[in-house]
Amino acid sequence: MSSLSLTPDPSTFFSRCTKEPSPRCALSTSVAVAGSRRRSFVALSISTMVSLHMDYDNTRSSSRSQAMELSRVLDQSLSSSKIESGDISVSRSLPKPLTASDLVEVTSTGPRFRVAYQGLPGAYSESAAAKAYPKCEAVPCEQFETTFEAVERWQVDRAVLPIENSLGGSIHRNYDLLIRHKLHIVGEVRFAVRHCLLANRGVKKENLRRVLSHPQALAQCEHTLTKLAVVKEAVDDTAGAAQFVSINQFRDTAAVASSLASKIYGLDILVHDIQDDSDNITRFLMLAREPIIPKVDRPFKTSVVFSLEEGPGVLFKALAVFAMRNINLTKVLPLYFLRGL
Ligand SMILES: O=C(O)C(=O)Cc1ccccc1
Repeated sequence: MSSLSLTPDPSTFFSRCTKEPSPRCALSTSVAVAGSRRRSFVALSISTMVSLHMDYDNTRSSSRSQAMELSRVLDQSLSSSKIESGDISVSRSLPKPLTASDLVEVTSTGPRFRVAYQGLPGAYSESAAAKAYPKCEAVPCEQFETTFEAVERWQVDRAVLPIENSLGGSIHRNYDLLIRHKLHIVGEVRFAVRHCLLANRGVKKENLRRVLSHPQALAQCEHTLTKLAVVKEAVDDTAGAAQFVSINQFRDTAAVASSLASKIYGLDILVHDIQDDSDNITRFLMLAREPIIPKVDRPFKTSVVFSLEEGPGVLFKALAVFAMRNINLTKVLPLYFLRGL
């Protein structure tokens, strides 16, 4: 863990994060603090900024120059699927999610900019990837870890990762992945998540005994699901829940997922907008192999993770470095889960 020295010159701080990127400085768009036996680690989001930039065109050429043939991975990861439900028949060529074993040493060379996300087609992360990089080819991955590895091994150009929700708060597991991997935050995108209750054709709300979804989605629909008096079961992603309900033709089980997932997996929408808060925003990070070098032409947000020796007022002193320079912190997150590092 690189620690932040309390230097009087804030430019030193920024240069450490941009010119000498380390895995711990990889959070190059927000600040974080967490703890080992004798140290505490903290994540902070510094905001002299409002928005983040998304300059994938610049780095694209460098990834291309080193790129090799990717068609083997594409062939492996594309599969055709047809799902039928009642008289609804949805046919779409769905990419098969990458697993860790697909991550052989090939690099991304395709004509399209490839963006990894966790989940199946129809997951919110897929929509966030499309919002972040409108013309991209979104590449589904089974696990969050696989999205990181796909970028690190040049199989894709970027990864998009949910990090924080307006209702559910920070997704700590994904902070952990940011710290363990060597990717850099190069942008962020906010996506309004609108959950639907999906079931097979003919199934009514009264028939439901069980609802499947991603834990965040279940948490965000707590009130509606409590009223339905169903058993909630967590699965890896919302679209995976929809696919599972469809494939098994369940009559007593629904999924919480997107309206897009209802179309892809041939499910009916029993209820629209079941999230407890109508303003349900999830913040996704855009991750790349190379950091952005902040300039002065527009606002930037910087994220840093650092550790502090245990002692009275250490966090106060660290935060004073920013306060004294009028640097706005948008978020301070103690990363207690890093104690074991
Ligand atoms: O499971 C999904 O579809 C995801 O992309 C993760 C997620 C779940 C709930 C809200 C936002 C993102």
